[in-house]
Amino acid sequence: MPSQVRVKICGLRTVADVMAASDAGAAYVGFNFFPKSPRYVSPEQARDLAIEVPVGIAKVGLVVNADDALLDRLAEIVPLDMLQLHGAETPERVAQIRARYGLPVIKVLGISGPDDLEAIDRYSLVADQLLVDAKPPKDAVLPGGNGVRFDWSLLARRKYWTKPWMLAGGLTPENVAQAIAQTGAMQVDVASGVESAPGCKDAGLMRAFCAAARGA
Ligand SMILES: O=C(O)c1ccccc1NCC(=O)[C@H](O)[C@H](O)COP(=O)(O)O
Repeated sequence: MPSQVRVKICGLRTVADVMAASDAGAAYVGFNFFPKSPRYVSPEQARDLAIEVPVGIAKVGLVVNADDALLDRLAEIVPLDMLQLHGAETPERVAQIRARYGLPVIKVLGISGPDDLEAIDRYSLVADQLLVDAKPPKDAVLPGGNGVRFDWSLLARRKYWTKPWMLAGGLTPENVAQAIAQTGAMQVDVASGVESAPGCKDAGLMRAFCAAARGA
């Protein structure tokens, strides 16, 4: 297990975002391929951003219920290190994507109550990592990136995870240390909590977030 908390910053759209995330100490950067997102980048834009990412930082492609056509296109032109599945992908689909593209897969699980925790065991069998996020509000357009947190005490009693996992959902520079202390997370993921406006990353907030997470 890493001695320091690792940070994933999701939804980078510019080279300046990539540089700022890297300078802040992010371990992962995420490119969002969900067209309705304010953080969306095309495969061509992501390719141009990906080549600017320093060696050692993992480049994650975020997709929502993607078909093979999109995934084939990403595999063809974007040098990604991991795929993040942020939709209703079944365990079978996760296994299929993992096998077809030969990339480690992060499966996102939405949590709003104790009943949602069962999925952690089911998806641990097929995914390389899990990302435990808040469920989107009922009327939300986006399945993630809503700045909503869930009840962290739901995870507090879970001591044994068979796969690496990340905590996400409404994390900010102000609350990330408390979230880590309460859940024991060694990896955290953030999108809207380090933005000055939807889709606009803020270098100072990224720095503050990474510093707070590492100091936790
Ligand atoms: O960020 C988006 O716009 C988005 C759109 C569609 C699916 C997922 C999306 N974001 C996923 C993330 O990885 C976020 O970091 C995670 O949901 C937490 O978001 P936030 O609460 O804004 O930090």
